[in-house]
Amino acid sequence: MAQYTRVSGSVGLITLQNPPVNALSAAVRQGIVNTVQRALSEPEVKSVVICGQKGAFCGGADIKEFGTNMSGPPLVPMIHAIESAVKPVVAAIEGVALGGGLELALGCHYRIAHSKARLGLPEVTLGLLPAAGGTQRLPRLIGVPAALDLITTGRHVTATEALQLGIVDQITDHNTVDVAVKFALSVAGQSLDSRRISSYPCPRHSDFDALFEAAMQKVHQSARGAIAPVACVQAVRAAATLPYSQGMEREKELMATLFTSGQARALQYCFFAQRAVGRWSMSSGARWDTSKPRPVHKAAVIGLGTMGRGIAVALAQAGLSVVAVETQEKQLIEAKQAVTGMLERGAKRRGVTPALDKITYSPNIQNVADVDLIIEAVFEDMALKEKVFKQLSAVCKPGTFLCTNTSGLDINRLASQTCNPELVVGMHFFAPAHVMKLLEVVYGPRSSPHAVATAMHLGKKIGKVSVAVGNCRGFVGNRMLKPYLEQALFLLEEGATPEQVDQALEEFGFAMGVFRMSDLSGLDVGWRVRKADGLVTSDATTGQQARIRQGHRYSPLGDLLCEQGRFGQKTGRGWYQYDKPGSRVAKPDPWLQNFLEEYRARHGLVVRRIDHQEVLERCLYSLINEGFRILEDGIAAGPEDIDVIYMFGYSWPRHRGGPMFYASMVGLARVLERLEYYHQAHPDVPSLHPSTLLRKLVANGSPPIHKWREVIKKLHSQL
Ligand SMILES: CCCCCCCC/C=C\C/C=C/C(=O)SCCNC(=O)CCNC(=O)[C@H](O)C(C)(C)COP(=O)(O)OP(=O)(O)OC[C@H]1O[C@@H](n2cnc3c(N)ncnc32)[C@H](O)[C@@H]1OP(=O)(O)O
Repeated sequence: MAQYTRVSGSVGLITLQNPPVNALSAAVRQGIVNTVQRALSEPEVKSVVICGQKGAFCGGADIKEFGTNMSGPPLVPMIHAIESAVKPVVAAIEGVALGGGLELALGCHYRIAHSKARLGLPEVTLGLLPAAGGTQRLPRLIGVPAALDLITTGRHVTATEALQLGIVDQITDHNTVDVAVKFALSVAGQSLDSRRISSYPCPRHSDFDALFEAAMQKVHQSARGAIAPVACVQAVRAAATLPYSQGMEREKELMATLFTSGQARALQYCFFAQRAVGRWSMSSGARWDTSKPRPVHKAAVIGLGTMGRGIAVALAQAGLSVVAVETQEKQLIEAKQAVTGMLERGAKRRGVTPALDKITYSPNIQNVADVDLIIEAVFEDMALKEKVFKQLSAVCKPGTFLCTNTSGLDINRLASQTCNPELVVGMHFFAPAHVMKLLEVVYGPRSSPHAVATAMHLGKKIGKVSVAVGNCRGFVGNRMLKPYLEQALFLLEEGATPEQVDQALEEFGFAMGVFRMSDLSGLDVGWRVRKADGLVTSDATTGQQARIRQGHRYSPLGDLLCEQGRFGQKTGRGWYQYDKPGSRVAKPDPWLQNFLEEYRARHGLVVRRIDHQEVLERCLYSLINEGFRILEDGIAAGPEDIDVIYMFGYSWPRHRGGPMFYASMVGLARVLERLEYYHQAHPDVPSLHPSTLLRKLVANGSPPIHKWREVIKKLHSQL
């Protein structure tokens, strides 16, 4: 809806009304059309101001309407009518002007923004382009290079940057609508010939060909197969090379291909999934809306290795007081230096003062007695963590939440070391902890809803996308990673090379294939875990037995590399070779080729040709299959939780929508059929055995992903 009022005698004030962000739903568009017509037809009205209700100008087209039969007036003619108006129209921008919201503002003759407003054309992040004239007006207004940057990245700019770029005419710290009304009065009756952006020529550039070629190269490099950024460049090129009306035709054409694409569906699913994970629930039924977080003003971090340092930085940057504890004096000094540097660099990037005074450093665990929440981040070793938890439980004040940063250890076992197991949760940060957006908040059987609510709230405060998950080996992310890694190794045994497997995964859209990623994170990490699990044997047996553990197929390839001291990038050798330890450029290693050949010969393995389809299906479907098991076990409440974890923590390509969404796009019946096929070929690999939930969903006609929870609920009630 849009409300119409007359203010200051001669200004027609149009207020968009669609909380919380005044998205341009059919009703809002109809409201704008009606009220603009009214303002233009009333002789007393000399100028018009458009604003949004409750401090938000407009968050753009209503994303919920996409994929429905969109009724109501279309945006392009609506904005055209505003631009063609003979009375000046001023956009009063508070809060946000994003996507269609900014396009609406670009159709106005003047734009006045509050100093705290944010503006942008983020359609590309939804798999679309700004198809309400944004790709044609913005380059005409601010020039091609700046428009390309905003449109292809979707980044939001501050009001100050918008003023510098020339997107807005004025910024104010006062009431934006009052300022805009006053301004509208001052320009009433003036010629609008120079204010219609569509009539501007696109600013020339010395070499458009080179400029667009470079832009195209850049998006191809960073898009990892996403098509929208490419279409954005093509649309801006049309603005630079064609008359406005033809450019608009091109914009429409390009939008038509994007609008119905699977990528757009995936990215829009991501948008809502990211928000849905905030409405968490526990398997006990406790929920986000009935569980209150407790305030956390002061926190402590125990252990200042790589993870602890990152966590301390994240907390301090969010304004919390932090006690950083490291019992080894030398490490404490080193950590203080490192944390100071991280805070200083972060502050410089963000143009703020470094929060150095937020952290106090201590070698003494007793100094955490007055904090509200503690994050233990010592070495990933259960016995050590148990000892620390026992100590913490004795030291901290009543009601202090005890969190452990672990990538997979049993939360319940740690909780049992404390007097108040209900206050214990896991907080699985991803390295580097002050940069990576994902946080898995892990609840054990005894964790209270308040503890989960507090950790989730803290996660949000420090800028993380937090997902609440249940307690199991590896939680969600690492549990699903296990079959994925396992399949990659089996593929090597059967004849593939690390380069071939990585290429297939990188073409799919992963930032790094599985082997390059393992080299980066260090092969010794998994080796230690496998040793602790008794999987690494030292006897040099050959044949089948050497590749069987606990009755299932096992590949010792990773263990054998570690025995050679090949831990990945840090040692300069792993699945690839590197120029020197720490170097990042992975090169195929002839040594590894020979090693694989000898290994296969020793174990009587017959090499066969493996194509990209098999690589993808075996790696991804086994991971997805584990995702279904996780849903079945109630470890994740819904597919969105899994998808968000994979997109934010494991570089799953967003335009594929996360593993569970991807499965729904491939078709569950197809995933099931392929898993059955591979399981028949590899009966000793349990991760290829299709899960009950997958079978159930297929038996239920493969419902759309938003209906899976109903099937899961039914499954749980039958157990
Ligand atoms: C064949 C061709 C057919 C052509 C058809 C053409 C139609 C399109 C024509 C032109 C192109 C224009 C496209 C667009 O405008 S796409 C939308 C672009 N806008 C955005 O991407 C902004 C998205 N929103 C945000 O980034 C943020 O929400 C925010 C910065 C505005 C506010 O952030 P925050 O305060 O953190 O709040 P939340 O993110 O939690 O959001 C609150 C609530 O609002 C919902 N919401 C937000 N934006 C929209 C929107 N644009 N449409 C619908 N709903 C929106 C959000 O989902 C939250 O609700 P919840 O999910 O229920 O929690």
